[in-house]
Amino acid sequence: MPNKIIKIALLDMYNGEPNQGMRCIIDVVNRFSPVMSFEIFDVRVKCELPDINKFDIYISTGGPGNPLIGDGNWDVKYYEFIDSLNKWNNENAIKKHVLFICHSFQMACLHFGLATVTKRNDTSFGVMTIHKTKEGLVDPLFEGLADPFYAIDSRDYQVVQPKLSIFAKKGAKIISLEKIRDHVQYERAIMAVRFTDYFVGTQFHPEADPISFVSHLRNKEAKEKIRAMKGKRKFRNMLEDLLDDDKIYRTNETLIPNFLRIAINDLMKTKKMLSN
Ligand SMILES: NC(=O)CC[C@H](N)C(=O)O
Repeated sequence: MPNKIIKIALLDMYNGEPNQGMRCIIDVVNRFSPVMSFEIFDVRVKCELPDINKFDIYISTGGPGNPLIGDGNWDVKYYEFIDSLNKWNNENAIKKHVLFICHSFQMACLHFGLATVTKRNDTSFGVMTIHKTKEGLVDPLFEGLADPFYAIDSRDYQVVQPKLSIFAKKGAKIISLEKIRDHVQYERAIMAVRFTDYFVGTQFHPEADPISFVSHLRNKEAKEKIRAMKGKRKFRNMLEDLLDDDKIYRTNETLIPNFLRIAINDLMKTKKMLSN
């Protein structure tokens, strides 16, 4: 691997299952390729995790299944790894920046004891509106995104019942929530959390782009399933949302790039300070 300045580890949580996430994440990361390089680690199939000394930035992906259940091997190592990154940040000037997506986000919320994860009544899949909280309005991760903004959601589980005293104790913040559904009594799930200045996570998929979403729908079964779930009109509206510049395209072009830019700026600053 050429010796680029900043190294990213992609923690692949897809358990070997076909997915659009990895390709989308690689696509976004490649936009920064003059200054960074990446390597992929297969966490769930091969129990692979990176050497913490070799990587500056970590993106932990979505994945299938119940986030409460691992195999007692990869999940234990994964949680130990998260702890070692957190410990590193408490002890070192040059920080490790982590973005947790979907399945990883749910696992991180559980691990830090911030909330409960439960199974939803139905699958959430498609273009969703995401609402910033007061803290979210000023979080740099969302800079350049409207309120509400739009994102692709794809999940059966939800992060709910935040333990606000633990949030306060850890200095963590809920930065976005699900939309209010007037006709149903459900609690609004947590859609993004700032765990620390360097760890942040989203329940939705900020890496998703319209092309990969549409290509997923080329699978007839997937298409029929979601059409049946939403009804014809909502399905068509969703296809229209996908073409709108201000919706999924905007989130794809904004959120992970914000995360990477914030991380790169911080790393450049601290690395330079230490070399002076
Ligand atoms: N796309 C995902 O990462 C899904 C996360 C989790 N497996 C769920 O169903 O809620």
